[in-house]
Amino acid sequence: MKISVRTGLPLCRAAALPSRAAAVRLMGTAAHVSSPGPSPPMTTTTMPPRFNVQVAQNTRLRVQPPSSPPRQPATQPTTTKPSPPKPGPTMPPGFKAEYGSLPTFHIPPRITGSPSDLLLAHQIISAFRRDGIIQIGMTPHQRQLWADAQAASRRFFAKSPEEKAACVDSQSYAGYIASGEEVTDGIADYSEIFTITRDFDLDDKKVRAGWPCHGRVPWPDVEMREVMGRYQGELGEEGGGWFPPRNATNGKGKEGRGIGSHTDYGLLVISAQDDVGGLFIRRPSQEEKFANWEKSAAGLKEDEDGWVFIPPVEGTHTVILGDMMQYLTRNYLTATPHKVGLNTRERFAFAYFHEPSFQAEEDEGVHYGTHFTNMFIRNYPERITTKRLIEEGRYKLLERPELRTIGAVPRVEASV
Ligand SMILES: O=C(O)CCC(=O)C(=O)O
Ligand SMILES: [Fe+2]
Repeated sequence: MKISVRTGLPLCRAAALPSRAAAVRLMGTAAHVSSPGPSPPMTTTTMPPRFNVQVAQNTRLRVQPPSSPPRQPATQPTTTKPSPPKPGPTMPPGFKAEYGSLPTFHIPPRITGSPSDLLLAHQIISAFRRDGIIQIGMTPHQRQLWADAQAASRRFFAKSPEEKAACVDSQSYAGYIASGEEVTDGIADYSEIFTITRDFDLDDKKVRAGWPCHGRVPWPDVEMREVMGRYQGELGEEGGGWFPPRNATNGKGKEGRGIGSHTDYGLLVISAQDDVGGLFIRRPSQEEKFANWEKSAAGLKEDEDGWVFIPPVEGTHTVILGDMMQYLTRNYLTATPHKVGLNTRERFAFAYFHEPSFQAEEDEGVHYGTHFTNMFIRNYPERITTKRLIEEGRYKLLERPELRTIGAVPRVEASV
């Protein structure tokens, strides 16, 4: 199975680029995850505008630097023990949550469908059903990519407000999102974000036809484009974010809140965070039923009990599930509600979104481009992109057959 990737989050939805490699591996894993039962779906072909990486493209880029330690034998699916929970200081103040402790999975460099791969896939599926999140070890090369991306992200977020504000595009949702601009469940978030989506030329025919969410990436400078570009062959697109310390916000949002409770829209989200800490998730629960593509799950249980703090573990990515994974597996795997709290220090994080094609449509079901567009309109109601989309009547293009050309991905009755 192939999966299209979207890069969703802002390239700078924080500052860290997830390493592409991780995504690559993950894609392999994802493919597997589906294989144990009826095969899960996702055909890809054309990627959605903002997500556009295919497994094959990523695979070619796997290169281990000479300093790499020996690889894990592919025959041995491995997890390492839960990392010992660090003492509480990384949890933002003022939040009530359990302190999470996750095992770290090590994904083999090649996924071939061997018995050990299937075992690993089952272990990962079980972990998602139990915890709603998994942790995956980075390779040394991925650590380097992450360090480079972090550095680029810090440089970008240190620019003047004017310079950052210039990085917007009226046709894509790529670029800078100021603190207080993103809205979750009607309340402003304090995060600053840079989103990277697929970078379309203005003379691309989809852009000229006015397809929603299709446009340029408004790069701040050549250097940023170059650093992020190095990832593009490997990971796809992604986003990074910056979160101010809780005592240094601009007063536009809710105290201590970096991003309100929400689920992400696609299949998988691969994230990397620095050592500050801020991410909280909810485990899958029979009692908490939601379907974000039908009715907004934003704000879900934000102030209630039941949150798990995910402490940063150096050298790892975390992976959570998105709306379309829940939709396609008919709730066997559910989208992971999560939120970000502001800590006593500024925090940088990256998220990479692995998503269906913009043009993917389930028979009489969800059209991904429409879900995607709806989510951006909801989260960025005041952005120039939203205003232009509405004023120019672009939304109704989503109905057209040429925006729905990626065949139905059958939903899976899971039987793993
Ligand atoms: O900062 C994080 O760890 C997660 C960010 C997030 O949830 C998002 O960008 O959608
Ligand atoms: Fe998210």
